[in-house]
Amino acid sequence: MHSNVFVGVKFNNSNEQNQILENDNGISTAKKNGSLSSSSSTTTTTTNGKNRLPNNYDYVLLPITNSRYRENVRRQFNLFEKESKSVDHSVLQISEPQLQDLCIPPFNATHANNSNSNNDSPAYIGLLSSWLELESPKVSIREMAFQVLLNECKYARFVGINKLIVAPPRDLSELQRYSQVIAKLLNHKVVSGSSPLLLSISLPLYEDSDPLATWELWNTIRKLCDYHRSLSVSLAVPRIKTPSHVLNRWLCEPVSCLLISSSIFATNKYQYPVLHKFNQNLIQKFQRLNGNSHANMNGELCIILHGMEKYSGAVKGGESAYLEYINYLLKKGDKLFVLRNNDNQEGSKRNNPSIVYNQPTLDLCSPRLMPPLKPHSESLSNQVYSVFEKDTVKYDSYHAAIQEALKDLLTTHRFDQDSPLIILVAGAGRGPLVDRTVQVVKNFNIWNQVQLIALEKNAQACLYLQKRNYDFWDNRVKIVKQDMLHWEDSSLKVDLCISELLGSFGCNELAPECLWEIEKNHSKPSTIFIPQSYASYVAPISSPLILQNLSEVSNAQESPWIMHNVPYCILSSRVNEIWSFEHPLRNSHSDTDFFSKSSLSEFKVKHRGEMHGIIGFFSARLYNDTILSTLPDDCVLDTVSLQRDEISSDASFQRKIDQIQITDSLKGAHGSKNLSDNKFNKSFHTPGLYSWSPIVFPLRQPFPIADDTELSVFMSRNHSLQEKLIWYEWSVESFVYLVVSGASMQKPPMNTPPTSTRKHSAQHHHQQHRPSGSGSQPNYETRFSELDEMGFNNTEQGFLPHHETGWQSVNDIHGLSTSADNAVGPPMFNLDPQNETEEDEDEEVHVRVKTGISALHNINGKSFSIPL
Ligand SMILES: C[S@@+](CC[C@H](N)C(=O)[O-])C[C@H]1O[C@@H](n2cnc3c(N)ncnc32)[C@H](O)[C@@H]1O
Repeated sequence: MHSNVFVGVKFNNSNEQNQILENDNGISTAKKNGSLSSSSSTTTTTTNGKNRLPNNYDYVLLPITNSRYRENVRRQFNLFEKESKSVDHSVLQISEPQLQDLCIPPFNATHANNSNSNNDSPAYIGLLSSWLELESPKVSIREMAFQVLLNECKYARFVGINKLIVAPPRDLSELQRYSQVIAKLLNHKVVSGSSPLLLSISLPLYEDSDPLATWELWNTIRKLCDYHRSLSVSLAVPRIKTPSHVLNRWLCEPVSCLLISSSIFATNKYQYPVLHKFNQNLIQKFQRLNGNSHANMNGELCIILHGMEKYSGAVKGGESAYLEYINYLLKKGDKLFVLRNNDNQEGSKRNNPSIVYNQPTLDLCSPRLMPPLKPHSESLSNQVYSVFEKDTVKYDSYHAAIQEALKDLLTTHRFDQDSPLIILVAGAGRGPLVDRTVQVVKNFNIWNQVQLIALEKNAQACLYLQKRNYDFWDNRVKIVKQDMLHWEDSSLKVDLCISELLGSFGCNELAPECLWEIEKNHSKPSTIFIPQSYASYVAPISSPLILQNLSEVSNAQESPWIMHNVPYCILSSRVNEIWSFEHPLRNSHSDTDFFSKSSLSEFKVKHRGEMHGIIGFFSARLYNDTILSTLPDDCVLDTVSLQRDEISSDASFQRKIDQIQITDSLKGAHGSKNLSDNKFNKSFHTPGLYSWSPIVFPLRQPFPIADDTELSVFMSRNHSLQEKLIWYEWSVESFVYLVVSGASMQKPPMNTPPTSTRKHSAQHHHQQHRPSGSGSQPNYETRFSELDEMGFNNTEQGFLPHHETGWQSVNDIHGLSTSADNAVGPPMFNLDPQNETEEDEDEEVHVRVKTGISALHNINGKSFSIPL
């Protein structure tokens, strides 16, 4: 099995100027990654002196036009400049390249795209002219640049080349002009017509002077180009190690090529060229994603080698040793995927990472965004049941939990008096949990003393239950075809209630509401619920592909989505738990409104970026130590109990935590994890569990984040009894800390009322106010003119001698005055900055400045809600 990664070479033809290259179709060499031909030649020279293309690569990178075209264009432009001095409104018209102006021949168009071709000769990636000044302040120079690029794109389209590399901007202070030309090109029908071309801007992956500088450059350009689908990036892999936060950032961007110079290779003890371990890992990580290009681009990634001719004498094996080495790495990566995918029962890894909006299908491999399932109000299809039933990890965990719970129940249950033991599978689907329960019960040898009920509202799924009852369960399972919200038989009290009503966010398939009905009508104090509890977690993420895809569908950014295999990057240092539900609900919730929740969760973001949504995970404690978790491996967790501790001491993020106490909702371990002393500070994903992909709550607008930002993420779960609906709402705020002197705190920023948790200085004005003077009432005009003369903006003159701050004024408006004659009692909210500690004027203070706020999304559930 191969990943969708190809190997290319930048063809170095010193005589390119006036030559068209020959593509040698006669030499037949199998070559797609991992299968290098025995022929190691990269280029050959024919008897007539023309260079042939290297034939053991998948792609050859070649300029579309040569220096002859450049000279032609220069001549045409000079002529235009001369003419335009004498003729009004002369029009610049750059002619299309002639045969001698081209580096890529027009005669073998069918081989130009390799991804779908079985042809053995390499396909092309085009290099657009790099001598152009896209950012020139002169309109005519930019127009010339645009026309040259357009002509090259037209030619590329004609010969079937669909990937074109664009030179980066020369002047970083002129990104708007550069991006304007690129955007114009992207939106021209030559590029964006049917089967669009992919333009890929080449940039360094990382520079140690400012690790995220090139990402920021890319982010600016693609933002100016409005996240165009046909824009991607080609990254030059650095010689030095890339910090993980930089690599993670790029891994969720549309990277179409990795440019690997021979200069980043070292030689091993046999003198063969090899890459450092960190660059091997880097390639492997990109290989796992197969390139994050867009649906229409097949999502392939091309590794382009270049500059080998410079070192070929210094390494063993010459130029072809580089290719052999890359093929070896890719083969190794392919093997890893096969192992991992077999582990996950995913079959082949994605070959086509397109993002679509389908309901879940059998295809577990390709990346997609799907609306969350609503199994409570919509019937799941047979296909969906059959996909989920293959998740043996999930059912093994349930099996373990049922076994433990039954063991405990059997120590207290007396069959003679209390008999029989009543077990309910609530939401039984086609019966996999009933199967596991029957197995455990039989193992305990209590099959005859148990009453097993399978409750399911989906009539079609009930057909399966009936058949299985007959075939496997001795017709002993009572099948109840009913919605558990309206299950009438209230005389029946169950000992064990087993359910799997969990969504990707835990509570989003209405487990709390459904299980509450069982608890209310069919439970007793000793009833055990599996799962016992489940918690929801969130983190801010960057995922340009989500933004790009959802922005094309109206209102899509107001709804949560299930993101399957879509690359994303968590921007914060932690993942926060925001709420949890425990069953029975009555024991664990003091509130009578069990179901509505809201949370303001704070995150520290160290490195600048762009946020596109809030990712959601869940963990469920099935029974005691048996846990299911969809959290990613190795994230630092901030649990609700910790956040509570933090708020009671200091809400800032400066604290250091050596070890995080696991909360009740997560106590215990699963699988191979050994969590000694009930303490851990890292999240883990239940190995092999694949039924759930993360949920994302997208943001309508991309949310820029500066270095060292604090993010405040608001999430709420809303349960409306009147409308019988449940929905989520979410929003984000960002803050940075500025260090300012006490003196400059005299005028705190408008949007930043000082908060009691932050160190700040509240300075007050103690100026003498001048009395009005004459004593007689001036007319209105005079009054206004006097105010102007007094320099209203510069000094605080002309006011009455009573001093009042803005916050006091607000207090006054709302009757929140604290004075003795206040008839309404003490203020409910402390809006008075004077209560804050005063600081010396010159002392440096930290001011928390709000830098961004998003809209509140999905207000009143108008875009997405779950019917009860
Ligand atoms: C996620 S599926 C799990 C099914 C099965 N337990 C399994 O593991 O394959 C949830 C099941 O609960 C059922 N369900 C959801 N809400 C229900 C309700 N209020 N009453 C009865 N069944 C319900 C759905 O029809 C669906 O079959």
